[in-house]
Amino acid sequence: MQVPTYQASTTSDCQLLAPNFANPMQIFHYPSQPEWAALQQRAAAQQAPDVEQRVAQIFADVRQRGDAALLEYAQTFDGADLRAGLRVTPAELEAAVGQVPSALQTAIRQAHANIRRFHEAQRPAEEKVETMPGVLCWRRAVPVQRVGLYVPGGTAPLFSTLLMLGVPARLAGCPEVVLCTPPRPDGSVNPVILFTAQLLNITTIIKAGGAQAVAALSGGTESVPAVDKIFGPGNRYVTAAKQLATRYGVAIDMPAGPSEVLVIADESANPVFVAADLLSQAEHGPDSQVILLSDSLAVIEATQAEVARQLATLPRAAVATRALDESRAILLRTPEEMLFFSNQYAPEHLILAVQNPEQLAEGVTSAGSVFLGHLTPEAAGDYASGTNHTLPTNGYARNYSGVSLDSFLKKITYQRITAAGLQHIGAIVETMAEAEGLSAHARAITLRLESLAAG
Ligand SMILES: NC(=O)c1ccc[n+]([C@@H]2O[C@H](COP(=O)([O-])OP(=O)(O)OC[C@H]3O[C@@H](n4cnc5c(N)ncnc54)[C@H](O)[C@@H]3O)[C@@H](O)[C@H]2O)c1
Ligand SMILES: N[C@H](CO)Cc1c[nH]c[nH+]1
Ligand SMILES: [Zn+2]
Repeated sequence: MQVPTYQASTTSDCQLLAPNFANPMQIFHYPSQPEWAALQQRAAAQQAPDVEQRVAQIFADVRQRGDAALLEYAQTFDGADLRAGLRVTPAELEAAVGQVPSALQTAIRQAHANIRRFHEAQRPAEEKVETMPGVLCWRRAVPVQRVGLYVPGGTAPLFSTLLMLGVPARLAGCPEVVLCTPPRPDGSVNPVILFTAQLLNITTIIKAGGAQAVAALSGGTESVPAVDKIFGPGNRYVTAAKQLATRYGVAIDMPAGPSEVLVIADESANPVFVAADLLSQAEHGPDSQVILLSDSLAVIEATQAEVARQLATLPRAAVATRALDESRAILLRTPEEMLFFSNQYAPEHLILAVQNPEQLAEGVTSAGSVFLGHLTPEAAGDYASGTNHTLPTNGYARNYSGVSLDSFLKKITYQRITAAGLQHIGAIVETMAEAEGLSAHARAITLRLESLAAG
């Protein structure tokens, strides 16, 4: 399928039904294109201006006061007294294994194997290219030397995120890996995170979360080693802090903030599955965003009823309901129109719950990760299918990819030119350098050619 150049109608018969518990999502009927921009806005909380200000204060404080600031923020935000130490001790690490049920250990090991397999296949080939006779160019992939992995733990201990970051870091061969994750109120780190760290042979583990963890990784403190690149998702404080870190010469993977999913559902979709997929992202946090697009009002209404039904028994219903407040179900006219809307919105996850998902998938130009068909829930990619779940949010899928093996590698280019090669390429460089008015460049060639001529 060609990338659609669809133009939506500019006239509207858009209606908004007010949400209530029975109708947890707002439903919009055939919005006109001028109305789309408002429907494509992310949750208001994500744009809150005070977040950047607060994060800048925390950042400056940690960079100035180091560990002392980290201890205070752990007390304030996580309710943890870490005066005994910010680092996880070898004894804490060792004790963790015994606290993880064996069925969970087996599941994590299988997920680890799948993620490893998918990421191993991403290893770039090293190919030497002779661009002209005697002019040899090649690229070598070198691991980023010091990497910081952020594993969220504010409302859920995302040990799956550690797999998503640790596996490619290890495959890339990064020599120094530092893990930061928020402590629990008793000052410990969730044992499943520690078990997963052991599986990945990660031993530098810092009990720090939020913007303060990112600030510490960006410049180092007494207990936290500084790193070259910071990876990992997080809430809006973590995401804003990562963006701030780039001002201090530290690279980041991408802005990977509050989770999002957009589902395109046609009349073949199962509303029970669609509702479950929408709720699986809504339960991440109050500022998560879920969007349903359908060309079938019946599917939208049945999904709406299903969301309400499933919400009633969801342990994190309070969180999910807040996310649903800013979520939308939108009735559009055709598959092309839905795809066009989705490409503009650029969701972190895109589920194609349609009859012919392969065909629609070919037209996707902006999305972090795409899930095809009725039996491919996004939850599979979140945990275990093999793809990475650290993905761009907030529209950044327009210009960023998710985490991959590549994220942990730098490519250094090399070249070697023989005498014959210099004779082939010399005049070209001399001509171009003189035309740019850079005679020293030309001379670097000329002097060598003269030396070769003199034997
Ligand atoms: N995009 C992705 O790839 C992806 C993947 C997994 C998870 N996520 C998202 O990660 C997020 C995890 O969020 P979380 O909150 O559970 O954990 P988190 O670890 O990201 O954040 C917890 C920390 O936030 C800080 N914090 C909380 N309130 C604060 C405040 N008022 N001021 C300053 N700092 C504050 C605290 O330091 C706390 O330790 C969710 O939004 C989830 O959707 C995204
Ligand atoms: N859906 C999240 C990415 O937005 C990843 C995740 C971790 N655990 C469960 N889900
Ligand atoms: Zn998820």
